[in-house]
Amino acid sequence: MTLRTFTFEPYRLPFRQQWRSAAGGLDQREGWLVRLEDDYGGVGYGDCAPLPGIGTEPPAAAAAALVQWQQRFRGLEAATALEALNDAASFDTPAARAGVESALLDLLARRNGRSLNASIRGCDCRQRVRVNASLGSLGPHTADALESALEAGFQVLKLKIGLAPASQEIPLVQALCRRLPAGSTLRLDANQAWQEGDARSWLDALAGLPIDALEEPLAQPSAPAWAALQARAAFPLALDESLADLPQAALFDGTVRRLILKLPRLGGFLPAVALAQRFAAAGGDCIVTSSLESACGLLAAAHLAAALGGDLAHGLATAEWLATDLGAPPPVAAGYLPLPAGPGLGFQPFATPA
Ligand SMILES: O=C(O)CCC(=O)C1=CC=C[C@@H](O)[C@@H]1C(=O)O
Ligand SMILES: [Mg+2]
Repeated sequence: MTLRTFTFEPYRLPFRQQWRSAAGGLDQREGWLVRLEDDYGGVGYGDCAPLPGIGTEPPAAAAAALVQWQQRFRGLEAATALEALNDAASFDTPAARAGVESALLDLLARRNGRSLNASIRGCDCRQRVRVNASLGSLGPHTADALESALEAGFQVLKLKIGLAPASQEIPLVQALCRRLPAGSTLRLDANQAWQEGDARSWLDALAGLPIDALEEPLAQPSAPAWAALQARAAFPLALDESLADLPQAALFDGTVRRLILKLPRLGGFLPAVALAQRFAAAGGDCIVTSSLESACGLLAAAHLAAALGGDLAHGLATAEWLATDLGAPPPVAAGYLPLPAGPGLGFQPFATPA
């Protein structure tokens, strides 16, 4: 069974409202829907969703890589094509690699009648994964959004901070913490907003509060600065977009306690699983988050979270932010995202984008 067609359709999905973080604002998400078909009519889908701000290649480089894979895969068996992705150069364009790998894994898993995560060796294969609410950036409406998320059953609520001076934001965060019922926590993401002194002040102000974790506190992270900050906090500091800025050793010597996994940055499902297993063996924990991409990419991220097992909340409740989508996103209920029951990724494109 060889690959017969390889297409990639550009998409542009506007957000319902601007996605704001200390790294800037996003009004829409763009990428390509990769579709593979073999000569027996088997299909597979993947989302190529570059976003340089999260550590991927620029869109033009992703598009060029897709053209290359398209030529290279013609007439290849899917399993052989998957092996070709082991080429080190494929990681120069990780978002393209992630989209193509997803389409191949989807096609192969569907062929075997197995769910994508279940086709991974050593997988814990959860039927559902716990997710955090993505409340967006801290502002005057956050208290209402927090109440709605709690009513909907979320226990971990993620907020973007670092968009305004600490003197404004810290009292707001402290007030939100006072509204949280027992067992609920805030997950904060500063997206590299701070110098070391600002980060220290924040951690001191957060001491004793129900904080799940803090992502990306430092504008210029280094291993010693990260270790010193972590020593100040009872909760984990999480490494996300600055993954490439810290030496690899810091990942495996206990300096970093939590790692955020985003498929377009890591090059796809298989490299993400390998990294997560190594990181977990070194005592750290991993959270999978969406990259605010289409339902196709979100499903791939959900399968990754399911494959990792555990009961931490993952950042996958982002479909609501998009005004339109390429297919039905996985539903979220009572703070959980159930994995699609059928084989493969479980993605079915709408005939025309909704
Ligand atoms: O983790 C979540 O709940 C949602 C995903 C999310 O927060 C992000 C996705 C993409 C870009 C970023 O602004 C942001 C992040 O930094 O984690
Ligand atoms: Mg983050």
